[in-house]
Amino acid sequence: MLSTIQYDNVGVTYESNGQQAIKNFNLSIESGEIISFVGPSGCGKSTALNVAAGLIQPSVGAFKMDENIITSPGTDRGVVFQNYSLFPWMSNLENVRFALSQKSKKSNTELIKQSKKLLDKVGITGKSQYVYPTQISGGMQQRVAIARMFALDSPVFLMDEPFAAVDEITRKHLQNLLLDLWEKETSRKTIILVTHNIEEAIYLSDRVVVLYEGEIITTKPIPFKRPRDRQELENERDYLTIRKQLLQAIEGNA
Ligand SMILES: Nc1ncnc2c1ncn2[C@@H]1O[C@H](COP(=O)(O)OP(=O)(O)OP(=O)(O)O)[C@@H](O)[C@H]1O
Repeated sequence: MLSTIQYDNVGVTYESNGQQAIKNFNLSIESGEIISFVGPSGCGKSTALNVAAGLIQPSVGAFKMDENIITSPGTDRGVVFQNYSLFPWMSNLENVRFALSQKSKKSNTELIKQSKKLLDKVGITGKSQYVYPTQISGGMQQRVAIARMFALDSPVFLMDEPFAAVDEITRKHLQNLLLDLWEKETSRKTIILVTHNIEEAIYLSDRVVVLYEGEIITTKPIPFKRPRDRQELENERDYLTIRKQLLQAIEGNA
C-alpha cells in the first residue's frame, strides 16, 4: 500500500500554556520518500511528527494520508522514539512477534520463526532475543525497535531522534541498518525523521525540512543517488555546500 502524506496548513497550539508550537505548516510527502525535520530546540519538530502519529490533533488545518484526515494513531504508521519504543514487559522476540501478529494470520510457530529472522537481520542474535529490552544496551534496543517497525510493515515510519541516545559509531551502524532494510523493501516505506544531526539528515534523506519557530523556513532536496556511500558523499563538493546551507538556515535563525 502506498501512502501520500499531506500537512495541510496545520497549526498546533498547546492548550495548557497557549504555546503555538507549529503554524502554517504545509508539506506534501510522496510515498517512499525519506524526509528529515531539523531546526533549533523548541522549533516544533516533535510536535509536527506527533501530528503525523495522531498523538496530537491540529488546532487548525489537517494532516492527511491518501486524502484521509488522520486524528488518531494507527497501524498504518510505525513509530520509533529515542527511548520507549519497545514494550518493556515483553522479551525482544515477543516485541517483534507481537508486531508481526498485528498484520499476519500465520501460526505462532511461523511468527516466531519470522521474528527470529528479522532480529538476526538487525544483529540481535542468540540469547539477546529472549531477554527483556532493559537487559540489552540502548543501541541494541534501537535495533530491536527497527526490527519491530519493519515487522509492523506500516507504509509510513515516524522516527523521533531514534539514534540520539547512542554513541557515534553505533549511530552510524543504525543509520546504515535502516537504509539497508529500507532499500531492500519492494514497496519502499515513507519515513519522517526528526533529528538534530545535520549529517544524519543529509545521509538518510531525500529532502531536509528546516523549521524555525514552528514554521517551515527551508526545504532542501538532497540530490545524491542511492545507495549512498558515506565516505564518497562526504567528499562531494555539493555535500559540503548543502551542509553549509542547512547549517546557515538553522544557525542564522537560532
Ligand atoms: N505538551 C506540551 N505542552 C505545552 N507546550 C509544549 C508541549 N510540547 C511542546 N511544547 C512547546 O511547543 C514548542 C515546540 O516543541 P517541540 O517539542 O515540538 O519542539 P522540538 O523542535 O521537537 O524541540 P527539541 O528539539 O528540543 O525536542 C516548544 O516551545 C515547547 O516548549
